[in-house]
Amino acid sequence: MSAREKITGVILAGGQGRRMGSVDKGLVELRGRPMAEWVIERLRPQVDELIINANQNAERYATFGYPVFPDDIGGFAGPLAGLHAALSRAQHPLVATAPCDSPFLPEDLVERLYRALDAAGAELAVARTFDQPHPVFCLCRRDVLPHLDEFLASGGRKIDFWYATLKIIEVQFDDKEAAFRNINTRDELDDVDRIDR
Ligand SMILES: Nc1nc2c(ncn2[C@@H]2O[C@H](COP(=O)(O)OP(=O)(O)OP(=O)(O)O)[C@@H](O)[C@H]2O)c(=O)[nH]1
Repeated sequence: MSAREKITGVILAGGQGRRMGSVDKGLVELRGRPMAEWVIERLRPQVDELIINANQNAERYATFGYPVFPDDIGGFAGPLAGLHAALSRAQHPLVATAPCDSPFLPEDLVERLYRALDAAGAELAVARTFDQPHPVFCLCRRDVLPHLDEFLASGGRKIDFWYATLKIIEVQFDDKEAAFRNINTRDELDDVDRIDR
């Protein structure tokens, strides 16, 4: 069996959090700790390098102890802009993404995405539950960067449209632990607080 390739993990915290009242969602607290910290705790053991993509409050994010960088395409162009910046900065040949608002992401997320990507010879592996893909939970080859460059330069913004142009494999997870739940509103934050984790 060949050795696992090295993986850079990126926390995507570059959004505007409008549905929560235009807050920086990664810094919103769940049980007294910023959501980004929950995600860092889950993702860090799964990867070889961790970096944080944030467009605001860079100094605060830096206190978590990992490199912080903004989008390199302006105007809040969506998660693909964060992935673009991450692919440019990653030290390793593969990049795993997780949104800053998914505190209970699976502990075997990267391992399972990697196994599927490797077996299929794919460029990108995406998590899926039931019939729903979760495109911001993905593992991506760094060398798709020129392709993403072209897509963004032509005005493309929708993450699932870009994925459709790649050799992609979807990986089925069960969602018994609400692992892929992302938190968009205050009500959803209260709701997830009730989950016993
Ligand atoms: N880098 C980067 N990430 C983004 C951008 N927009 C959204 N994201 C990230 O993509 C993931 C899903 O974001 P959403 O919850 O859909 O968007 P949001 O901007 O955070 O929140 P809303 O304004 O309520 O839609 C989160 O991890 C966001 O941080 C962006 O313009 N740049």
